[in-house]
Amino acid sequence: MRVHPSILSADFANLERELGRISTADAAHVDVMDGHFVPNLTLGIPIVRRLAEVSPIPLDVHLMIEDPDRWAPEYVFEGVESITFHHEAARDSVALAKTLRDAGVQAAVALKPATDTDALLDVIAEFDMVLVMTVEPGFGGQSFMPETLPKLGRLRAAAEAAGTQLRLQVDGGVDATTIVEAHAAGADTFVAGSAVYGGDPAERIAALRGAIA
Ligand SMILES: O=C(CO)[C@@H](O)[C@H](O)COP(=O)(O)O
Repeated sequence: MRVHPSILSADFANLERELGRISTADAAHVDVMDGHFVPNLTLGIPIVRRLAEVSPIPLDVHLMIEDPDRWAPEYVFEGVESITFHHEAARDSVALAKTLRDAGVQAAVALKPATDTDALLDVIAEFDMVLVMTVEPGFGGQSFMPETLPKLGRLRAAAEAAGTQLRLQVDGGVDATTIVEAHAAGADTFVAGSAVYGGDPAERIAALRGAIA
């Protein structure tokens, strides 16, 4: 299992220091929001480039943007481990995933709570990871939506049938309680913002790991 703290809940005036506080995590989750795909605006290409240079752990970049087919390849930097784009926003998710893989990063596709898995099941081998959003994307601190969890089983079954390795990530409202539900439903990669930065990050990361050990 992997824990990816979301720096959306960090101090944006001190991001290098905030990355240092989560150095025991597996990757740092970086939420890129464009004010169009979601009603919030965060950061973009030049800041992600610098974060990748200074981060002690790899970056997991989550693009909540329109036209990811155009913009996602611009986020490929050394230190960026994976790039996640939204299936709802992409013109061609399979083609974009291939472009990202060819560029040397893991390709991941995200599903909003109301988006079903149907379109992905037959092409699951084209992705390294699927992100099942457990809140409406846009803001930290929302409540976990357990009704999204059955998607994880369908995705896992499709990956097994295709004989491919697939990471299943959940994001939104993940804490030491809800992580147990998400893990039982099949998730292996957990994004947590307020649950990590709401206390001592190293202790909170250890508590999340301990909850499902
Ligand atoms: O992508 C998002 C929100 O759209 C997340 O990554 C949040 O940052 C998660 O925050 P918490 O729900 O864990 O506080």
